[in-house]
Amino acid sequence: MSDRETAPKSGAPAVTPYGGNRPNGEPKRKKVTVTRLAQMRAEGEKIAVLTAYDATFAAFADAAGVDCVLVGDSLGMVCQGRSSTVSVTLEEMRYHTQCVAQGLERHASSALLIADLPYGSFHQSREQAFASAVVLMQAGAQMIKLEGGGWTVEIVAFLTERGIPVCAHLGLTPQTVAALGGYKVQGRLPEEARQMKTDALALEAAGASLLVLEMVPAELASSITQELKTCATIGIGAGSGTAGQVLVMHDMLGMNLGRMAKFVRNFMDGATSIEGAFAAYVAAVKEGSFPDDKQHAW
Ligand SMILES: Nc1nc(=O)c2c([nH]1)NC[C@@H]1CN(c3ccc(C(=O)N[C@@H](CCC(=O)O)C(=O)O)cc3)CN21
Ligand SMILES: CC(C)C(=O)C(=O)O
Ligand SMILES: [Mg+2]
Repeated sequence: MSDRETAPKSGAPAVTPYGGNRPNGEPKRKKVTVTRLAQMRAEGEKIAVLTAYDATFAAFADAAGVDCVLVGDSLGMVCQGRSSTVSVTLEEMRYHTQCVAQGLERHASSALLIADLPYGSFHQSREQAFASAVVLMQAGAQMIKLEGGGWTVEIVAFLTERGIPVCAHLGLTPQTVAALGGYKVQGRLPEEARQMKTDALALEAAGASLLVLEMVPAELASSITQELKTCATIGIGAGSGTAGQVLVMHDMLGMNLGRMAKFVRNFMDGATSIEGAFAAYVAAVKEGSFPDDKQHAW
């Protein structure tokens, strides 16, 4: 049995983040790297990603077996109480990235740390994007995520050529919610779907290691996943055919200040602790039972 499969079931004794000791003498998991993510994609092992914004939640997510922790600019909504992510600054992202990196460092972690480039921090030029990415890398990020289609391809190439692993993000891109007219499903029309596929292939060719697909019809997300050769897709509201899944941590713990999106499952249902809920999420992603039809109506 792999160490992944020994992750505590919901309600199992608490993991012990700080100190790095694993319960029941479990071996420490290997670090998740870009190479490991590529291997998981090739072998069909699902990639489980959760957001975190502080040290303690990041360490507990890691201890529960999450492959990547994402410091999302969703922190503007869940931490700052705003109605969009547009106001989040690079300095705020740097601060939370540092908090999460510190939590992972204290807890002999294995999860790969991804951080979002916020709105306005990469839009002016490749040089601006690189300088912003360096701020987050120096705060402890191991991969940088940025939203956008074809126009970001040259930025992705510029960053990856300089040694910064990149996660791209297509479909619903929350930073452009004003232009999209709301948090809506993307890629429904045939020409939108074609464009998304073209963008995905160009982003992979530019060196993107991961690609978040948000609020995309399941069939389109599956088809993009299969057409990509090296880049692993991470879905949110994109069905079960992607190489991995991501959720905002607060959502999967049943906490949301607004209306919960349809693609969320509350993993506190049936769990007796937060670490139990994280472990249940990891198990459900790995075995392919999350998401199911309840979470996906498009
Ligand atoms: N707490 C939280 N969870 C998220 O998943 C999340 C954030 N914040 N902030 C940044 C973006 C914004 N996201 C959102 C926000 C709202 C919907 C939403 O209301 N979805 C509706 C569908 C609406 C439609 O199809 O017209 C739903 O019922 O799922 C979806 C994604 C995803 N991201
Ligand atoms: C929802 C994920 C993909 C994200 O970008 C965020 O949390 O900011
Ligand atoms: Mg984001």
